[in-house]
Amino acid sequence: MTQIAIVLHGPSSTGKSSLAKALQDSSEAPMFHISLDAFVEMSRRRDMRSNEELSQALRIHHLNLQSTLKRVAASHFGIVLDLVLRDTTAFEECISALAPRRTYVIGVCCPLVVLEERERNRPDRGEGLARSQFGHPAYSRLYSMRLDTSTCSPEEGAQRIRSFINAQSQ
Ligand SMILES: Nc1ncnc2c1ncn2[C@@H]1O[C@H](COP(=O)(O)OP(=O)(O)OP(=O)(O)O)[C@@H](O)[C@H]1O
Repeated sequence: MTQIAIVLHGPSSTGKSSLAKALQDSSEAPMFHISLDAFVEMSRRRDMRSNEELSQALRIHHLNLQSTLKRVAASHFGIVLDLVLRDTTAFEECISALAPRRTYVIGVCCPLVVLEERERNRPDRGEGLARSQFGHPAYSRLYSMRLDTSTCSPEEGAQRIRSFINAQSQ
């Protein structure tokens, strides 16, 4: 799958990373899985000495993400972008960085009770994160497609996304 970009958008623990890996596994051509998390991990929130310093670090992470998106978008590699972002401006900046690719934005969702169960089983996420993000207006945007991951495995979800994209491109 080349010259398109798939954006997975939704709250924590909805299964975006799992879907991204399943999309990579089932792709004929190599795909880059790009996530803001990979950039955010370059600095540590607890080291920041003021809100201003924290904002500055976050801005650097966003700019790094955008330049990476532009670089990969200019290549022949497939792209699956995994985003929790609730800030509309930052979200739109990411979509713009993917131009001129045809971009499919998939709303990844799940009932809160399932999210909280998944969160409890994760060592890498603090309890309450999914609840704090769940129902945010940013996740009510108009999507190319919505996927409820409580209804499918990551592999089935990846297959549904592929079928949707194939149907759109015919
Ligand atoms: N379709 C699914 N069915 C059952 N469990 C799932 C499914 N998708 C993901 N999970 C489980 O839910 C947890 C969170 O999944 P994942 O890391 O993919 O979510 P995420 O949306 O990328 O989270 P975050 O935004 O916090 O990085 C993992 O333990 C994963 O195994």
